[in-house]
Amino acid sequence: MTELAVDVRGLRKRYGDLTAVDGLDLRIRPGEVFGLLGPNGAGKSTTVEILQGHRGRDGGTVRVLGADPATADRRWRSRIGIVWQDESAPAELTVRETVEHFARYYPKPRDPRDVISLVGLDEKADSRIKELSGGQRRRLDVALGVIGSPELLLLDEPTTGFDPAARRRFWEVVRLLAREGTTIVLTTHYLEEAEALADRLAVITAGRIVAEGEPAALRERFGHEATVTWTEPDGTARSERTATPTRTVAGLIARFDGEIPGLRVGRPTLEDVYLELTGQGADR
Ligand SMILES: Nc1ncnc2c1ncn2[C@@H]1O[C@H](COP(=O)(O)OP(=O)(O)OP(=O)(O)O)[C@@H](O)[C@H]1O
Repeated sequence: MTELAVDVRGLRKRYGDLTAVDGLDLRIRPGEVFGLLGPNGAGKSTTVEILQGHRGRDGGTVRVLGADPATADRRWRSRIGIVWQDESAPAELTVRETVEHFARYYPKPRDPRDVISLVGLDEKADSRIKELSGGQRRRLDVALGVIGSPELLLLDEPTTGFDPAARRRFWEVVRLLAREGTTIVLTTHYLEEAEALADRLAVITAGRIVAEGEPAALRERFGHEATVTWTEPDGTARSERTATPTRTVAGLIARFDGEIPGLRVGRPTLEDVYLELTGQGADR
């Protein structure tokens, strides 16, 4: 059996009295794109930082590419791609200089020109970093995350601050890397992003996984009920949540003479499922 790219069991992390990660299990296969979804403060960044080896843990076992990130060496580090959220790149250097500079840290870097193109920064290659917009800056961060041809790419909210076109473009980058066999773990607040990219995803709240699976399977498993809405003859809008919408509609047909005003039958979106799982759903 191939070794898992990420194998986390019973992970725990506390900050003082606050339990940020509360017994988390994650098994991610090589080549998978795995999404971690959850509301603010769920423990996503903490988990990713532990996988990167940048944060300690209070309990559990963690194996990333076969090593414990807490004690892994430099060689292990060169196999992991990280997209930093801070402003660590030197502001006076140009995009090209920065990418070339980072390429030298890795044994098997990609061609800096290809990487600059990949993230759509060709036109800004000779601009200084301090002259970039927020979204362009973020694309440079992504470029620095992939320059070393990582086997595993860890992305914490990679598209925050991207305009819609840049987000689509970034999705293409992720898909391309995935096709090349890179394992990718990404956290995101965007359901559509998780659905567009992830082979599997885990929904996490309060440091625990509340659901895990393929996006379509999650929708199927947790969102099997449909919502039937219609308008009563007196003008009142009605809505019923049911696992048997056909029966509900049949009942309405029997009750109404002719067309049922305002009839609509809807299946929950992944967003509905997510909001419900994370306790943010509106009562319906
Ligand atoms: N360095 C820290 N010291 C103390 N508490 C922290 C620290 N980092 C995170 N926390 C707390 O741990 C919890 C989990 O935070 P974390 O950043 O992992 O969540 P997240 O799911 O990434 O949230 P977001 O979506 O807002 O980025 C939060 O309640 C947060 O306030």
